[in-house]
Amino acid sequence: MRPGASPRRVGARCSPPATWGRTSTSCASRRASRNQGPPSTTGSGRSRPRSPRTDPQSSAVQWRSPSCSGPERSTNAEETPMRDAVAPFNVLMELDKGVLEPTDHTKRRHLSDMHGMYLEEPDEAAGDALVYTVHEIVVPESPDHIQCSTTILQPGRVGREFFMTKGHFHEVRGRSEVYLGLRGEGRLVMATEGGDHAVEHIVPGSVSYVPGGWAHRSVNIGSELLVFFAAYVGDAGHDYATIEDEGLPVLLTDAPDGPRVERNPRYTQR
Ligand SMILES: O=P(O)(O)OC[C@H]1O[C@H](O)[C@H](O)[C@@H](O)[C@@H]1O
Repeated sequence: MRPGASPRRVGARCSPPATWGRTSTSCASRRASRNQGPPSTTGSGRSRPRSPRTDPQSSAVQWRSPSCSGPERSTNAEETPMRDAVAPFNVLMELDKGVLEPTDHTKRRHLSDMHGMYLEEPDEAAGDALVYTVHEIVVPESPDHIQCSTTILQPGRVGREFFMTKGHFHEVRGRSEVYLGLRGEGRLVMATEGGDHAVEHIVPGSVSYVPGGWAHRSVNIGSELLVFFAAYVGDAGHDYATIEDEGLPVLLTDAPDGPRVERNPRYTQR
């Protein structure tokens, strides 16, 4: 347990604005797991494999500090507040900006953090431009909880490729994730370790389901910010190394006739 924290402490840090009226009670029911994901616009044609289940043996809540692996810049990396997720709380989101109030943790990735992820290296003239920002609501890394975040992806390109997130598998491969598009136009590139891939659209109102076992990377194909909300099982974790080593099977490139899904010539399947 976090020093000084009490799992029974009641009271969220954030009070809703008066215009929200009474705070809602908890959801009455939880949706049963779906048998199939949304249709893919692109894919290998092979059927999607069942997700490997590598659930940890214990579901005990781990009240530990969040760890964000990989290079990052954080506004408050030294001391990240952890919400008392035993008590209900509200966070207010600016839908078109993805800003959370309050925000527990913010990470920013610049071009220098994306080294080796693009086919070409960025122009020196681009400097160390900001590529994306992630605002996180920090709760315990446990399957009893749901991690939520907003991502704000800048428009831009490196060579023919659009600005994108690093992308990752979940460390616990069976853990799934949901995306809700809020602003802009993007693509969600997903792939399994077996080499299957799928590309879904991210637009305001799109809900994308990332099943367990599928790596995911978002790509801003537009000329304005791409903003989306994501939620995933609390203990999922981020495995960046697999994509750093192998890449993803496809790339999103800016072609004369529009965004194009291309085979990644550097992709190396295990
Ligand atoms: O973690 P990245 O691959 O850099 O992607 C940026 C973010 O995208 C989504 O919001 C995920 O839910 C986050 O977990 C992730 O941090």
